[in-house]
Amino acid sequence: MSEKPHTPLLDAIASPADLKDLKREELIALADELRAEVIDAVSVTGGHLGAGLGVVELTVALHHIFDTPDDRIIWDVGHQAYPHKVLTGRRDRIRTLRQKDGLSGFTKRGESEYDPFGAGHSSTSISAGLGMAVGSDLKGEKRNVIAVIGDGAISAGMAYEAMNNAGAMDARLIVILNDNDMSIAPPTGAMSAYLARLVSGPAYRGLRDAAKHVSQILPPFFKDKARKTEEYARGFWTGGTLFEELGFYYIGPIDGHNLDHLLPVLKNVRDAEQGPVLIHVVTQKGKGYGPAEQSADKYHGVSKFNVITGAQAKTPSNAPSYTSVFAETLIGEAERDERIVAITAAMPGGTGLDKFASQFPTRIFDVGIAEQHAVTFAAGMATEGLKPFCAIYSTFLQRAYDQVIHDVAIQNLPVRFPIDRAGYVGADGPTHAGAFDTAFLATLPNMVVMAAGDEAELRHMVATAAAYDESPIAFRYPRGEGMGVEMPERGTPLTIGKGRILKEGTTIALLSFGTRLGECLAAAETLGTYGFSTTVADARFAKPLDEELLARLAREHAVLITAEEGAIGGFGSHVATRLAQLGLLDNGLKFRPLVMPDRYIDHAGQGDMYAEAGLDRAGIVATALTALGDEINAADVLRAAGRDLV
Ligand SMILES: Cc1ncc(C[n+]2csc(CCOP(=O)(O)OP(=O)(O)O)c2C)c(N)n1
Ligand SMILES: CC(=O)[C@@H](O)[C@H](O)COP(=O)(O)O
Ligand SMILES: [Mg+2]
Repeated sequence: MSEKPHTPLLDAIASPADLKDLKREELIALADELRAEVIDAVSVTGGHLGAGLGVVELTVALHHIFDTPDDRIIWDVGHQAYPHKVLTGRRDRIRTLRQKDGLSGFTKRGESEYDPFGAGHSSTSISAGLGMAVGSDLKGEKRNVIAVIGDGAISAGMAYEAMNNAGAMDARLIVILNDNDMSIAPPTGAMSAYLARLVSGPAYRGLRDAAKHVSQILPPFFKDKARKTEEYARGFWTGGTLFEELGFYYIGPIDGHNLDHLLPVLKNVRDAEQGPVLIHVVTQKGKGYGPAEQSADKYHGVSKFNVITGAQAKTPSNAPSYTSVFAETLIGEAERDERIVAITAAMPGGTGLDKFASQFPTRIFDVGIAEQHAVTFAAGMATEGLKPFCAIYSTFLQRAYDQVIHDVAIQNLPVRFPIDRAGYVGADGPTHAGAFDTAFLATLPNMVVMAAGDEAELRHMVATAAAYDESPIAFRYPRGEGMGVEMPERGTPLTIGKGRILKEGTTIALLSFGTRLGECLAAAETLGTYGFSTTVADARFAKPLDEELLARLAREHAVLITAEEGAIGGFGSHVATRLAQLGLLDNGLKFRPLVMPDRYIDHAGQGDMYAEAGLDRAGIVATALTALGDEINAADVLRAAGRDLV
């Protein structure tokens, strides 16, 4: 354990108002203390480390110069907002970050008036900021709106849609482009290369040494359009042409760790009367903490760690992660089939495709944070006879729904969708929960939708997707490790639309879609102790449904319970509809679909979230007992799990 950092200045900050009168030297010292506090807090909680460390000085400068919460600061993604949380009255809870009932790991409106916009997904800040700026304007309220967006997040189309709009409206909006030359992994794309060119230009180096010059030059620079044009024509500001063409005043690049540079620029921008401004700030991800500086990708998101050594806590694992099973299996399939290619939207590590990239560097495509493009790009590849695996987390695939429908499904193109992080993900909370993909995919004609019951099943599903060329096909699997089942050497393609029975019984049928399978098996055991014989089946497919299996389960049992890691509208809803259509509900079957509840469950451990949703062993047992009229035992089961019967 490290010693708690010594933070006399920070101790005196209850809110940003307390920063206003601090002198330059004090602000510099405060930034050091703030950095130490963030490192210490994250070492205890785990979470996003590198991004926050990179914006410590920027955070201090923003809260010193601007009048928050009346002025609005919007942190894109929100994963870099821990220093902001410390300065905005949440320091006393900072060691609860991402823990059950603790602070969110992102900005969240309900948490603080200093969080004017919630986030978790990237590239929303400029749009939201523009909306706020226009809203304030219409109300006749004068305030500054500042959107802080990273070089990774600015690769997404949404950011350009917003700039395009803001530039044309000449809206009063300040965009701070926080350029640390990193996404989670190294950034890709022409925009990233453009930013690198701006940063490496000679004027950046000149500007670093001439902060005073900045403060002298800014007011006339803004007031005098003729001068602006002249400076621009001479390339005084090193370029930024792209942003200028979009209607922004471009300022920079400036050193985002140097308060002597940040403070005068921010002050001048605050005091100037002008349309949209983009301040290009250069920072280092992980700044001030050696291990994070050296390994920005590994310290983007961390588990608890030892501050002295940087060593991250590892939980002993009994089984491979679903992500690694997906990646290894895909590599095996790709060795045998050269038409297989893989696509990631800036998540090579998270999806496991970094391993695929090492093996097949010419067959992997990291398109940046651009899920919409990723899907249509994959569709284009499919038209050429390739077998694209477009691997996007469930939550981020939400961004690309029209592309899935319009570009893939309607044209019946065989794009493969490996969908990681299906179900609750734990500490990242509701913005990252994979709740809706089954519902939004299984409703689409042409789409095949599978969910892996365990890691061996995932292997078979990768093989199925590789072999299946008739239509788009998706397979979902959760965050975390598998169940420790025996793994087949290689996957065997499954029969499309066929489930399997794992345990035969007579009274209750549990039909699982996805990795609730383990809980169903455990629940069957408990139900046995109450004298109920239980069948456990793995549906494998939400679409097409295994109607034969459905009919059998419905006819031969008194109770049928479906369980899935998804919201209403998904597997259970399809089963209900089909049962009704086939008349299988007409003979007294007690059908109980277990789905995620109709609310967003706050961040907590994955297991806690499933328990809260009633999607665990106790929840399944209680549902079955209640259906059979045994509410007393149902209540007992839930009470033993610390919950009430609902
Ligand atoms: C729509 C969406 N896709 C992917 C992600 C996953 N993600 C979170 S942070 C991040 C990298 C962001 O890079 P950047 O904006 O440069 O911020 P930095 O972490 O470098 O400060 C990615 C890809 C996300 N949050 N939202
Ligand atoms: C902020 C963000 O969106 C990512 O960093 C995300 O937290 C990664 O999640 P995993 O850890 O599940 O890859
Ligand atoms: Mg970045």
